[in-house]
Amino acid sequence: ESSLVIIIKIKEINIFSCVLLLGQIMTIIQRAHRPSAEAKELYNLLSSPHVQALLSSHDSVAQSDYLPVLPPLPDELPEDEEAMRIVCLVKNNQPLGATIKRNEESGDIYVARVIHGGLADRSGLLFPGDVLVEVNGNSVAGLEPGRVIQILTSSKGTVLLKVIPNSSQVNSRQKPVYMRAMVDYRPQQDSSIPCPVAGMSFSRGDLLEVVDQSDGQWWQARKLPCGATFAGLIPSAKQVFLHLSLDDLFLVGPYKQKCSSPSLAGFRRSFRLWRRTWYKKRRQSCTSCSPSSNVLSSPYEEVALYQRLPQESYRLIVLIGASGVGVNELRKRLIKLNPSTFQGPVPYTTRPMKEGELAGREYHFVTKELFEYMLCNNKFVEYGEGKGHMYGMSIDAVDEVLKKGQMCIIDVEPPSVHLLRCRNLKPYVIFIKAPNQERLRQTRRNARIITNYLEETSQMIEAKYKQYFDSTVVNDDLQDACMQLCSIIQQAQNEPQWIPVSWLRTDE
Ligand SMILES: Nc1ncnc2c1ncn2[C@@H]1O[C@H](COP(=O)(O)OP(=O)(O)OP(=O)(O)O)[C@@H](O)[C@H]1O
Repeated sequence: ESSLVIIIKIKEINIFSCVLLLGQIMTIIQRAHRPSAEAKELYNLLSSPHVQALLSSHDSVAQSDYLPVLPPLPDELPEDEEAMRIVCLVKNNQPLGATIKRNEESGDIYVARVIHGGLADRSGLLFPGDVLVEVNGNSVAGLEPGRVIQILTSSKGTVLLKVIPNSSQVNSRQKPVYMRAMVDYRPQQDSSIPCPVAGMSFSRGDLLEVVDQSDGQWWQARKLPCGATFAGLIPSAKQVFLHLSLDDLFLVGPYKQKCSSPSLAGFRRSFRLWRRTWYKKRRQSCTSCSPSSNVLSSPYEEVALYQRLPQESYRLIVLIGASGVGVNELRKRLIKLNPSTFQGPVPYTTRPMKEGELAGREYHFVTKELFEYMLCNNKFVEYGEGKGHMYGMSIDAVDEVLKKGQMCIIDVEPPSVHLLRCRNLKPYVIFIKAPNQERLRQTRRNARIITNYLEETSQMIEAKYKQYFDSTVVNDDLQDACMQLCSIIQQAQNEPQWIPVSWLRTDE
């Protein structure tokens, strides 16, 4: 309290240096014959480093001259000036942060949009719909919008605008909406964008904070984690669909599924790994088939932060990676590390039970008819055929693990991710990425795998599916990758994460 009083007094007398004054007060107290308890307390307060730092900051701010000095307002203001607003913006090499347009009927040039966090927005003086009358004292009547933009961009230092304020102007601050980009966007390649320099590029998987959706065609957004102070223009969902070709609508990427018919499927090596005896023979060309939806339903997916409640079941952990990168190895290691917490679902098979096996432990042994019935009812996330027998992983088996209060960890082919993305499972997808070729050669010496195409395939999968990845782990050193995975999984289950809002709704 005492220091507060002193600061107030200092402000009142407007002394040049607070630090000097402070020193003097402290000397007075020091020299006092018998300083009172209050004076001693004041001395302690004033000598604290925080108060000293505060006053020294005050001094350095107070003693500085700040630039630029705004020019005076024009002397001769017209009589109807109350209907006008004079806006003086100091550009300092920044863009103005507003776009203009011409009203085709009246010929007026008006502010079409003000970029969130940009110069015009921060001034609080320019609003969408304001009609531009003069720029730097020159009338814009009859000028082409392009010419006005030229004048505005070539103005250095300050820009003086005279505008007729938009009378119907409402405070258009909107609550931000968070979205995950499901497409890539490059404004430089988009001829439809009204102002390419105001455009913001983004890649699939990027998290966007959409701050303004008032324009049906062009939204304003920032990329998160937020680095930019001002927003950029991105196409609205409607605008993306207007300009996408049919090929773009289907996520046709470099990583293609190799099976032509879903009814005659191959299988993941992982299925064989569960039956270790088959492990020796590798079929690099075989992938599993699952009915997958590659159609782009929306270029953006609305997301929200989700924190799992202790009483809720764990999120499904999904590992994805190129065949041979070590997805199954990592999954097995996690389960071995802590089998009471981590578990995999028990797969289904039509093959007969072998000696030493237990129904429901190694496999759920079912008849061919039952397997086909389950297949027809979309019970399998993935299924495959090997040596005349069918193998499949069902959603029910995943659910079983989750209901037991354990963390279910599965590894699937990338296209199968679509089938798992639902409210009940809330999958957390971890991409297991291949290290570079050199490291692959060094680390996989004892692994019986061909590493030639692993890095390339890994990059292809990443390029096509990265919008679904919540995290990435590079499987370089196995031990390190395993530890990283453990800590990511802990975070996924216990810390807030962005998930599609549709997973939070209870009505679906
Ligand atoms: N970081 C690593 N260092 C050394 N060897 C590894 C590493 N990761 C995996 N391996 C080995 O590479 C081989 C292939 O791994 P794994 O079987 O897990 O592949 P995968 O990604 O599951 O492929 P698929 O899905 O086709 O089964 C195994 O022998 C495994 O022990």
